[in-house]
Amino acid sequence: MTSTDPPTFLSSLLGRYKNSAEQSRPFVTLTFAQSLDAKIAGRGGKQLILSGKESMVMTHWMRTMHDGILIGIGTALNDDPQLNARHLPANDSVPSTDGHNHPYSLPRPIILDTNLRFSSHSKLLKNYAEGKGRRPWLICAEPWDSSEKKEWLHRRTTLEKAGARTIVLENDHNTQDHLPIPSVLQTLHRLGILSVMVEGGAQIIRSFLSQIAAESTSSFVDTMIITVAPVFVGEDGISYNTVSGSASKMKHASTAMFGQDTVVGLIPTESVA
Ligand SMILES: NC(=O)C1=CN([C@@H]2O[C@H](COP(=O)(O)OP(=O)(O)OC[C@H]3O[C@@H](n4cnc5c(N)ncnc54)[C@H](O)[C@@H]3O)[C@@H](O)[C@H]2O)C=CC1
Ligand SMILES: Nc1nc(O)c(N)c(N[C@@H]2O[C@H](COP(=O)(O)O)[C@@H](O)[C@H]2O)n1
Repeated sequence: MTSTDPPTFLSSLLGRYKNSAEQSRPFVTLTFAQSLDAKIAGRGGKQLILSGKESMVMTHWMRTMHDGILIGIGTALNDDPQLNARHLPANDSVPSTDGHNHPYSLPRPIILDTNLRFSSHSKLLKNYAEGKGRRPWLICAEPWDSSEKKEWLHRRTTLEKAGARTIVLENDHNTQDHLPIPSVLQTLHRLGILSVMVEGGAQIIRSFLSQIAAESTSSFVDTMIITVAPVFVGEDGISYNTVSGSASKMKHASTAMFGQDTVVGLIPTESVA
């Protein structure tokens, strides 16, 4: 193995992703970094860099191994992320595989943004405009209250002019502003996303854990990859909170150390290890 290959830890776990064209949803990897006390952010949602250098590089490899990378609008507004692979080693000998000016295959940024709150000044849109990243997709739903429609349409036009693609889903208004995960995944699959890395934040992680808990088997998450950094954040930090019923649906597959971080891989309980 050379430094221009993904870590074996990832290729062993994600090498199972084949033939998603034969199913109705993409392969799903749920992944995030947490502290020893299970926090993913600091007080008031302050972004924390929990991953050390080595595990951050691992995460960037993981990004190149998926068609899409999905986050919630809370993370998009709070962190203004780039969701690219800039921590990977420069490798001029590897040509770009997707027509952009970089040597690695970048995932499509996908934001669950029910009410179209995304910023037209985001780094994701700037990178896209400069040919340094893929066009971000915003998954949204029309407002239930017709008095909000005009303003929503205005935001939609502004974001599309800034370069975003908006994808409108039917909304289930009993679940506040949460888009239904099964139809999000079906829609992505129909649009050619055959594998998706779900990176957070707290509400998104919880929605996927709830989805796991609701099914008789884990039919919505194929792999969980959790980076555990050896630090305590304290009780002010933000947690995703575990969802009862989800734990028994996933089992340990492998663990690896990246620098000082422990990275744990889980697969559905019914999978063959
Ligand atoms: N340590 C880590 O690996 C990561 C940490 N974070 C942290 O997480 C925090 C952001 O988390 P949150 O505020 O919870 O925002 P979030 O990123 O989970 O987004 C939640 C929003 O997404 C929208 N949404 C649409 N459909 C949804 C669904 N089915 N389920 C849940 N949300 C849905 C809703 O508008 C909701 O308010 C930030 O502090 C960020 O730094 C975020 C990603 C990774
Ligand atoms: N792997 C990982 N480790 C951490 O310590 C983190 N805080 C995160 N956060 C996620 O990465 C996004 C930032 O991405 P860019 O550096 O801008 O590419 C952030 O929004 C979270 O999704 N991840």
